[in-house]
Amino acid sequence: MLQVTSQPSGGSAGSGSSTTPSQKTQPSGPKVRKSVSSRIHEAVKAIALCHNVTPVYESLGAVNGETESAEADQDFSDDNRTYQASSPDEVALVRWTESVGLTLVNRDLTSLQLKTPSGQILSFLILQIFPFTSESKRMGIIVRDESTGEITFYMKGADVAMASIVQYNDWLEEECGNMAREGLRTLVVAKKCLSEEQYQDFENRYNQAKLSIHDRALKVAAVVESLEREMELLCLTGVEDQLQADVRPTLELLRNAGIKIWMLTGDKLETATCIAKSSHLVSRNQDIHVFKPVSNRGEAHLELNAFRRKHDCALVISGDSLEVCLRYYEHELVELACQCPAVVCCRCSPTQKAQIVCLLQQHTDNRTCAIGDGGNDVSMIQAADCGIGIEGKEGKQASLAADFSITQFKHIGRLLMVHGRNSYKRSAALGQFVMHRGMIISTMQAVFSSVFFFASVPLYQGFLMVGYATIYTMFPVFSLVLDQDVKPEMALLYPELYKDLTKGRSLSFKTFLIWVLISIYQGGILMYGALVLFESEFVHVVAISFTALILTELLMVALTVRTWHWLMVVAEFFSLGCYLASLAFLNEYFDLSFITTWPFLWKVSAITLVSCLPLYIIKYLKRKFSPPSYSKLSS
Ligand SMILES: Nc1ncnc2c1ncn2[C@@H]1O[C@H](COP(=O)(O)OP(=O)(O)OP(=O)(O)O)[C@@H](O)[C@H]1O
Ligand SMILES: [Mg+2]
Repeated sequence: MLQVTSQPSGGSAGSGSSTTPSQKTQPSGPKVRKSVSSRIHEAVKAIALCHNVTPVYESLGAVNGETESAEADQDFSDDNRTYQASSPDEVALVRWTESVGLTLVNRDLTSLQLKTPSGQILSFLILQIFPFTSESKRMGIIVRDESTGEITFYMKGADVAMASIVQYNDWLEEECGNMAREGLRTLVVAKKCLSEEQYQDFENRYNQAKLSIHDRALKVAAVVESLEREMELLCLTGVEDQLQADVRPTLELLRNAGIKIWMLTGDKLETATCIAKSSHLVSRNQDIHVFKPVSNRGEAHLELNAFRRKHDCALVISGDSLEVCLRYYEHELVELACQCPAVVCCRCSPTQKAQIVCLLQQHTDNRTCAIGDGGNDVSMIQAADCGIGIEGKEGKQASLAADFSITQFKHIGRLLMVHGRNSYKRSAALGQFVMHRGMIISTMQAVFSSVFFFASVPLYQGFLMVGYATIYTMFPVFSLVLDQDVKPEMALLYPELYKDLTKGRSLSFKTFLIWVLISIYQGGILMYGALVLFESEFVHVVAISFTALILTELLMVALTVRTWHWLMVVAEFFSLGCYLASLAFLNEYFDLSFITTWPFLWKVSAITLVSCLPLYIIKYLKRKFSPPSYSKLSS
């Protein structure tokens, strides 16, 4: 939620001599007061005009086709009006002007209408509009008052962008800092009255620049800049950017899960610091190192050294200083920053946000996840290994560009701790199992061939191969994606479980080698067992080894599963059922009279037991003597 908490304060601070009003004689009193009130009036009007907000009316009369006539009558009822804009700050400001009496009632491409408390409609023609960009950090609009014909250029933007544009004053920087330290997002509003000739001259140059073939953007910017000089400072606005629900516990959770959090924002340094504190990204008693603004190599070197001397200290750095440091001391800065408990980068442009993400990927082995809610976060979301977009007040741009889209920041906890964790563990288990399934049958073929002097005789032919890869083993193996080692509530309660994953123990060279060894052992046992135990006919070898192979696969799945899901049980029995049923049709490969005898049964059982039992025993011993962390929780 956004809320305008502070209001234009140009009045008192602007009239610097107001501290000693009584020294002057009485007559000047009313004059000053009048100018203050008109100044406030001007400021409110500027806020109500300089934005990109469109009021939208729930069309009550639409059913009767009366909308157009209603608009023609200028009947803008207050009840069903909502404001639409890409920036929630602007909506908050327009709501505020409504609350003090000046209501934005209508807007289209070329005009704007405001309603005064007395019900009078003020109409303005939009002559030009210069939209907000993250680079320029400001927006402007030129309007003509239809009743008086006055042309005014209004502009609002970040203090850094506006400071050099507005006329000299002694309060802007200080007031701005004060507001920002309270965590408010500040905007500076200014205006400039233009005469008809001035405007015509500007328009001609502007249109010419827009038509130029080379360097159009530069020329257009230069023409607009020519207008942005010596503007009259009207007021400073502060909008509170309230945190979403449960941001603090979520950040805490992520930190406990071993995730390092960096905050990249376009906001002012003071605002960003305040928000970092209020969200507990930086704890109250933690030291904060504010990186002083640097502009050259020497300064950057000094500042980096000053920072190096501090330990366990959060870093706050502005985009400009960051850029200078990265130019000369890229590696050092990343290394130092990675050791910090928290990093806040303020006044970052969208490209800088993406650049920081790429830097982390280049300089560390860590994975990056970028979370954002606005259009200015899109590039970093796309640069990160995993992009998460929050769909909300700033529109859908971030969420459309992201890999995952959520509606609330707090959902990140569950997304990572539960779904992320499960998905990693399951992919690891599934990947290794699929590998095991192929490897075991290859080992059997290899053993078989080598025993028979490398004759090129396939062990299993035709449907046996197809069946093995599909209906006989597919369902249990893939049902492993339903496996879960701890309950979701547990995973959320103990973020340390997630931290465990970062060691990458579920899928590493070690686990891969273990599975290779298991495959070789089991393939070997199955084949040698069948060869040792077979009697007169070769077809029996195929029948015994193949049946034992299918049983081994099913048992291995059962051995791997940590929590049984009913679908897993179904998958196991379904596969077994399919195999038993298909035996009736497999007389091409099997001797059906043999597989219904006792010798067949005990041989298959014996071989399966030898291939699986040792693994069960090892697993049991391992659980007993060095249980994994999750098993301590589930007991
Ligand atoms: N609609 C606007 N009109 C004029 N100035 C704006 C507008 N929106 C933002 N600004 C100014 O431009 C600055 C940069 O805006 P930007 O959108 O890049 O980042 P942000 O919204 O402040 O932060 P975040 O990265 O957290 O979304 C803001 O801090 C603000 O001072
Ligand atoms: Mg923003």
